[in-house]
Amino acid sequence: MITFANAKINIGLQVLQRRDDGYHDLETVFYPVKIYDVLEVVEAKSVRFISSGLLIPGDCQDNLCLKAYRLLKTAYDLPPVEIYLHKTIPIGAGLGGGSADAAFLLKLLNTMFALGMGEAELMNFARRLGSDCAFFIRNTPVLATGIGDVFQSVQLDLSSYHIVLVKPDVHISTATAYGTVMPNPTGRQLASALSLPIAEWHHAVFNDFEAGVFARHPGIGALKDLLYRSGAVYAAMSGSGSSVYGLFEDKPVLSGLNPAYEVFYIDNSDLQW
Ligand SMILES: C[C@@](CO)(OP(=O)(O)O)[C@H](O)COP(=O)(O)OP(=O)(O)OC[C@H]1O[C@@H](n2ccc(N)nc2=O)[C@H](O)[C@@H]1O
Ligand SMILES: Nc1ncnc2c1ncn2[C@@H]1O[C@H](COP(=O)(O)OP(=O)(O)O)[C@@H](O)[C@H]1O
Repeated sequence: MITFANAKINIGLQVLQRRDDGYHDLETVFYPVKIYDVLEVVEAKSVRFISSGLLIPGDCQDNLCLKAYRLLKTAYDLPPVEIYLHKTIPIGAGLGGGSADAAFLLKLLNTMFALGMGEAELMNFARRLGSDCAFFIRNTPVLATGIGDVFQSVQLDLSSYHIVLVKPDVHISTATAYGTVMPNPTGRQLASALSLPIAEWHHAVFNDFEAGVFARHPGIGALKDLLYRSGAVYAAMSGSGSSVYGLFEDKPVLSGLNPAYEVFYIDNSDLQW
């Protein structure tokens, strides 16, 4: 069975406070975008994980796909499987690719082996694999709170915008980004800021990771400026970085872009939920 795991972008991200367990409470909007990894699972004699496409750092035995399979196997009698992952979603880019793979694999195994899990149970497994993993179970735009795993639906439709996403040649570790961010417990009222016209988000919708990341990687801040100069109505870094997206009314021509950067012109207009 095959499934396609999509990425997300964050629209606004406020880090409110560091908790006793070391994690941070936050407020952000997760918005699905059409950049996909391909996942295939087939029954086999023994469990194997095989990946192609982008090289995934770390030991493949630690891949979130295998973690998702093993976690589910603690509760359900799953046969051995081979998991094939074709990796396209940029890694260490704030696009949630690893979490997306894990969540879509849980959904695939649920369907393939008729496990009968509902959304709530799938989300509970997903939460144990990554803070933003549960979002990909329902995969609809949400305002997320808690550690990124408590959701409220939002009426946000960006289908009329061209979303241009640029991935600099920088890998950012989420844990390192959280280690250097300055929490602000009062927040900045993300939900009400998002109700403003998008042309006003520039002054109202902020990603708290940007300051620290732009200080360490000035090229990423310069990239956001370039997107605005190219006509973006709104531009921001996604999550803990390093990718930066712009919302455009017309498809832009980006000039002066570092050739080492990867550009995605995303047609999100027909994304259904
Ligand atoms: C920052 C965000 C914003 O959407 O995404 P990315 O930019 O990485 O995609 C998420 O909070 C990333 O979620 P996720 O990638 O699932 O993080 P996890 O694997 O659970 O945690 C990685 C590390 O990040 C830190 N962490 C994560 C989430 C959170 N709310 N507080 C934290 O402090 C912890 O140090 C943890 O060890
Ligand atoms: N299926 C997977 N895809 C990508 N990264 C994975 C996967 N499984 C485990 N990882 C590990 O998770 C790290 C963060 O990956 P990713 O989800 O792309 O980052 P981000 O948190 O920026 O969205 C990678 O560096 C890699 O070591």
